[in-house]
Amino acid sequence: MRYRLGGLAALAVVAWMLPYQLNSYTMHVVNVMLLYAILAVGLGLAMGIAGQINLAQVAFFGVGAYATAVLTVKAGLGFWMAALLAILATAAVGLVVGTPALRVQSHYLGIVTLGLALAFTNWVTNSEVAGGAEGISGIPRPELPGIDLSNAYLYYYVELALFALTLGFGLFVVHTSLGRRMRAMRDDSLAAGAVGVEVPALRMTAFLLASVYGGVAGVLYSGLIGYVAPETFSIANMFLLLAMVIIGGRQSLVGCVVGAIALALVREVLIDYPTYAQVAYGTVVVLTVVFAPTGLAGLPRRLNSVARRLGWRRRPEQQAASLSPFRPYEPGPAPVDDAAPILEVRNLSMHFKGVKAVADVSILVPARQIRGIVGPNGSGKTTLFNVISGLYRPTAGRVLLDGRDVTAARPHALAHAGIARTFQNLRLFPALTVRDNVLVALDPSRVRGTWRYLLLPLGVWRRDRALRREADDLLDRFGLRAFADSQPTALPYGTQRRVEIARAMAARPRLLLLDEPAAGLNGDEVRQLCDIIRSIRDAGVNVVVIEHNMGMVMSLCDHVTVLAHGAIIADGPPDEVAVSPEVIEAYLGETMAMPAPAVSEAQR
Ligand SMILES: Nc1ncnc2c1ncn2[C@@H]1O[C@H](COP(=O)(O)OP(=O)(O)OP(=O)(O)O)[C@@H](O)[C@H]1O
Repeated sequence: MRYRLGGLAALAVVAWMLPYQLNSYTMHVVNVMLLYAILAVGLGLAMGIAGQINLAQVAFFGVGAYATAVLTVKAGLGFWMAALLAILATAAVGLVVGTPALRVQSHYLGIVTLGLALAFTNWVTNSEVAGGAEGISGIPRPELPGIDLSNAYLYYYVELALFALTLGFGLFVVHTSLGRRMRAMRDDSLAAGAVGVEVPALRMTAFLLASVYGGVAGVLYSGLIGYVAPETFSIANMFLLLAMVIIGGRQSLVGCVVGAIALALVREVLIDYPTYAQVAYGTVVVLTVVFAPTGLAGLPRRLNSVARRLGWRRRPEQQAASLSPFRPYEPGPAPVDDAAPILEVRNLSMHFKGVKAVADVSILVPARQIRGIVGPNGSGKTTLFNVISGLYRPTAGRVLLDGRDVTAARPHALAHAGIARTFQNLRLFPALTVRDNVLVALDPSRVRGTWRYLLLPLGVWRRDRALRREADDLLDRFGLRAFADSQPTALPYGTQRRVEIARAMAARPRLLLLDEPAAGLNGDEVRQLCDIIRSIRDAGVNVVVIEHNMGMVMSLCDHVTVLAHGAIIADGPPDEVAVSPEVIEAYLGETMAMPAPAVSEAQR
């Protein structure tokens, strides 16, 4: 931390002293470079952090620049008033561009945003109000009392201040709740939705943020150059911007800035060879994507790991972190009405074209119950979970939680209503640490509260620190504290399974759906898992568990529902179900048989 602050202070001094060393042409180049850096940070937020393909950044830039030009030159407004309106206009365009993000997936968004970028250049080239191919000249230089901003040296300081502000804000977003939710969405939007991240609205927010950065850069550009023309906002420049972000390292905002500065310099050197320049950018982008996907920002870490592999550097002394015992939850108060179902599934069917994955299934799960769902492969168990947790809209039937109809609600809405789940094939966020995985679920922030980032940043920061403490407490309970800063993919399989349950519990659910939680665990790990599930039930959370490990089902579950071909063939206490002729027949030919209960009723 101390080194970082020292480095930052040194950079600030260099940036402050820069004008003293440069001639006016070079100063102009630096000013343009800063504009690209602001644009790249905005693009990095949308693409690198939130994972949304955004080829409209150059159009946002253009809207900011043209709106300033039209409002000052044609409408006669003062520069700063025009600047404010221009940024608002760009934000409005950002919201419009982000609207498809409410419905379509990221790769289609690439096409939508590319269309917008092309449409923008087309429109300004042909529109009278935008000055056609000649553009608009005579944009007044902005004025500040006592400071002559027509001087490139002084303009630099205005740009530098805005660059520092926009980069600082971007870093603040990345390292707090909003950025964490965006990174989770980028890594696995389905799992993010299941822990309560409002994926569609968050996607839109990413576009809104990118557009505001584009607007700020556009305003500064028109103030700097005093003239706007369509070629500045061409698709070739969009690809240059994209190259900056990819080469610099799209998952790091500082990397985006480094990429912007590096490519702006290369662009200056190759200014007389535009064709070669395009080929060179393309080649370097391809090489970066293939050989250094984390870009220049990830280079030190890669070089370090290569040096370690070659034995040039010693590996840091690693403390062998180990899984600690789970600390049981305090038992919750007894349920008020034992008979009232927490979950009710009524005549539910889910068909995929000809396949009846779930056929007219009805289930009642009363309070304080561990319900087992078993059945041969392909009997519809996971599909049932996917419908309950909102991933699929059922063909027919209803799902009620605490008596409230929640059929086909969005996954994030169901997570907020109290349904949490784990996945058959672990879906942890791979690029987030274990602590951040838990934090995403623990965090009650909503997209509509994003205004706090502008008006109450200190409050956001404090709240984040409190959440971190809560996350560490939860990791402690699950015996995972030693892994808080590890990437989940680096952990043993059994530990990852436990992290996923901890993440689901972080969402404070009423109902926990566990999809094959014992898959891949050894005997000891299965026993620990059973203790964890019992403690969760005793704390007042209802658990529905899909499992193939019949020994575990028999000893753990209070009640078992057996599915075959999408329909219920048996339902009752484990020992009754185990001897049901329908169940024995359904399992004939399966590798597993239904063993007798391993523990007595008293142990449950
Ligand atoms: N998205 C989908 N599209 C088409 N068919 C699907 C889809 N999801 C599931 N199915 C089909 O629905 C049926 C039930 O699948 P499901 O995964 O729910 O079974 P399962 O009981 O969970 O199986 P397993 O124990 O192997 O996980 C299968 O025939 C499967 O091929």
